[in-house]
Amino acid sequence: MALRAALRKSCALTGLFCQLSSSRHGRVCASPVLVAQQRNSSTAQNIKLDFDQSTGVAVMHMQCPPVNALSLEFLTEICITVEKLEMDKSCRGLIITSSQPKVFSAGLDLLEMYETSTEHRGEFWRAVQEMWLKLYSSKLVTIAAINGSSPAGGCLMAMTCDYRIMADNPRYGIGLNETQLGMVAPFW
Ligand SMILES: CCCCC/C=C\CCCC/C=C/C(=O)SCCNC(=O)CCNC(=O)[C@H](O)C(C)(C)COP(=O)(O)OP(=O)(O)OC[C@H]1O[C@@H](n2cnc3c(N)ncnc32)[C@H](O)[C@@H]1OP(=O)(O)O
Repeated sequence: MALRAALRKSCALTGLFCQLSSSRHGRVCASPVLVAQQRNSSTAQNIKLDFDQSTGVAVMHMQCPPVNALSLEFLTEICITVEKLEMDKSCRGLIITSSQPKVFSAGLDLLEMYETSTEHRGEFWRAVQEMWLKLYSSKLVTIAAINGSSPAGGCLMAMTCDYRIMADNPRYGIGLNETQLGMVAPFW
């Protein structure tokens, strides 16, 4: 299968990332109302958000099993979370990391593009664009704490952050590999 033939990487979390997910931070739940209504999405459940008001730093843990594939629903949740943080004047910075073992994000959810309607794919690609534009243009200081493999759309997500820190493990891969799947990113 194409998925299995693509990148296969593995490794463990570093102390840094364990620190990032420390439970001492107060938890904030993102409300998915606005975009969810526009896109008919369900409630945010693939993101755990820790926001430490004393530092103004939020940590977004992606927990969309098994590999944080960026589906329409998950992209929507990410956008809503960033929007909500931007509206909070006490929030200055955002760290994005993964709760899934060995993988930061497997990139775009390939099932969103397989035997789906043209209309659905249009909505999906608009959500992709919205995600990276939102991160790239965010007024928050954004950091991708890359604690696992991060191919294609995962790499895109990391690239649109202001800073990237990647766990030092040779089994982790990152890069724009989507052309290996015969995929050319559309014009924005
Ligand atoms: C700032 C400038 C902007 C300019 C724009 C420039 C470029 C934009 C590029 C945007 C285009 C992006 C396209 C994509 O992202 S296409 C997706 C590409 N992704 C991949 O090729 C990754 C494929 N997956 C893997 O390599 C591996 O799964 C792994 C992530 C390394 C994890 O490996 P491992 O831990 O061994 O897990 P498995 O391979 O066993 O996978 C577990 C289950 O997850 C399913 N899976 C994996 N990846 C995806 C995916 N992308 N979408 C949907 N599902 C995925 C896999 O099938 C397994 O499912 P199963 O257990 O049911 O079999």
